[in-house]
Amino acid sequence: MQKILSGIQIKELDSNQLSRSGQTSHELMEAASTEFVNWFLNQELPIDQPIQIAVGAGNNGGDGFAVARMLADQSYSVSILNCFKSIERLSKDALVNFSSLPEIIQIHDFEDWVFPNGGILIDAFLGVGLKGELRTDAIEIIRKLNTFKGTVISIDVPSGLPSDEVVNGTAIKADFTVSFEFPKLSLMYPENAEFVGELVVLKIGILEEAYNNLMSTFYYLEAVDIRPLHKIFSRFSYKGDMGKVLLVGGSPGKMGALILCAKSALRTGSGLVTCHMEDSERAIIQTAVPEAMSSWGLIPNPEIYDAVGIGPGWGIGNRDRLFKQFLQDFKKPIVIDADALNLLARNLDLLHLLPKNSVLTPHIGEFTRLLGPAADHSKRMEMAKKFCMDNKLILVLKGANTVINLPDGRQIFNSSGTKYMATGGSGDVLTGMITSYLGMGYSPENAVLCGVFHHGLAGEIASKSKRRSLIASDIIDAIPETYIQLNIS
Ligand SMILES: NC(=O)C1=CN([C@@H]2O[C@H](COP(=O)(O)OP(=O)(O)OC[C@H]3O[C@@H](n4cnc5c(N)ncnc54)[C@H](O)[C@@H]3O)[C@@H](O)[C@H]2O)[C@@H](O)CC1
Ligand SMILES: Nc1ncnc2c1ncn2[C@@H]1O[C@H](COP(=O)(O)OP(=O)(O)O)[C@@H](O)[C@H]1O
Ligand SMILES: [K+]
Repeated sequence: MQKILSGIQIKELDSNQLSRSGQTSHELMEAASTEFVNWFLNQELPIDQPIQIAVGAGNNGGDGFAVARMLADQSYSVSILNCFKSIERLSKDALVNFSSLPEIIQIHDFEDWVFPNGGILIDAFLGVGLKGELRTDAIEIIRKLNTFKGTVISIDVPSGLPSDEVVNGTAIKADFTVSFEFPKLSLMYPENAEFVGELVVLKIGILEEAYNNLMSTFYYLEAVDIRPLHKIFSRFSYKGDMGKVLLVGGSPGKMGALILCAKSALRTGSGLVTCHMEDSERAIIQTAVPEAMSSWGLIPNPEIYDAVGIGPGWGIGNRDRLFKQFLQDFKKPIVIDADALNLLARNLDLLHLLPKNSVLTPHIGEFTRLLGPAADHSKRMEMAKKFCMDNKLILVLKGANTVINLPDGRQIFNSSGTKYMATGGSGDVLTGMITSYLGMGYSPENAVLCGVFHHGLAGEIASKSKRRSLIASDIIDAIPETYIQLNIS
């Protein structure tokens, strides 16, 4: 899985890469700029759009000069906005690329900047080399760049945004951030969303060995990581091999949550799904999900199930006793969502009853109820890490780039998903998927990694035709396509 390194570690990564690959630093910069330009050309933007490239003195600026040359070679109309004051300040490789600029590219000094009404601004002012608080001259430059009215594309990070922290002061407000090799930590924080815009991550050929001695507890989950985690079932597979799962939830007025959860578990691959709900509601499940079985009253023998998901639409009135009884009787890892999280939040003594490696799936509101408020997302992640390590649990902190917190302290950001999944019921679909993988005998860690990734991918697939019309059922309908795209039988 791709490690996410800090800004400081990136210097070391670069030098490891150069010593192991035999590349020069200029060749590495050329590789990054080429990947950026290939991505840019794939956007098929009209060739007559003016492109302005704001360029700083460091290697981020060096990328900007190289991109300017490459785009001019493709007949784009490119000009440079000088944010670097004097040529003496340019880094070694920035100077090489500055010297290779074709004459056709004009360079404008700060005082002469006049933005066209539209077009494209490529932001290559400051990258991961930013240190400490922004200097006042840099703040002035960023403020002026932020008055640009067209499309803004930041190289590596929006200038002014520290690589590993929540924004401090100001930064470029990008429409797209195209980051190299892995998303910098700051690009993952919701507080920074208005600066980052759409996130694109491009590989620039860093060797795996270059990461070897660089420690990090942060990772980025991508499609390539998923296939090896899946179990392969044989042609003799029986429905029992595909897992018997129990889903506990639903209440009058909230049966939809349980229906979505059950359909999602079935589509993910579960062999047998049983829904447990109040007696009065059972006809609803049997009509809406004929493939599922129903159970009501006490849960007589939970141990017959391979996995259990509990909470979607359950309500919290009169549930404490059943919940406690259930936690005492069921010894395998459980998926705890929605109202089961709320029950846990109001009685933290129940935590010690949770089987090791159980999975909690809170959104930020549920997280706050459970563990208290946090000053920002980075602090929230510290709380999540400690909670999982202390209690030997897995916590899936949902949102854009959902964070999977593991009991060993690793924190894994998901790369799949789309803003269009911010719609009622998408979380219930996720609970069904994770429970389904647990039921198929996946380890809790693999069940969560597969559940979270496939859920996001299904959302992306559904959003292609649905955009803001996407509803949770569309995510379920797209689950089969995720198996086709990832070539999983
Ligand atoms: N492995 C990678 O990911 C690669 C990264 N490259 C690029 O190199 C960049 C990093 O380059 P550098 O380390 O030279 O650093 P940057 O170019 O990101 O930053 C250095 C510049 O920032 C200015 N600066 C620093 N702190 C400041 C502050 N508080 N206020 C105002 N200005 C400040 C410095 O004066 C200097 O001009 C990456 O972001 C990326 O764009 C590529 O060129 C090559 C490969
Ligand atoms: N902006 C977003 N980008 C990516 N995924 C998102 C976004 N907003 C929500 N999601 C995903 O949708 C799901 C929403 O879950 P939740 O908040 O529990 O919704 P509900 O309670 O309505 O089911 C989570 O898996 C979350 O990661
Ligand atoms: K930048």
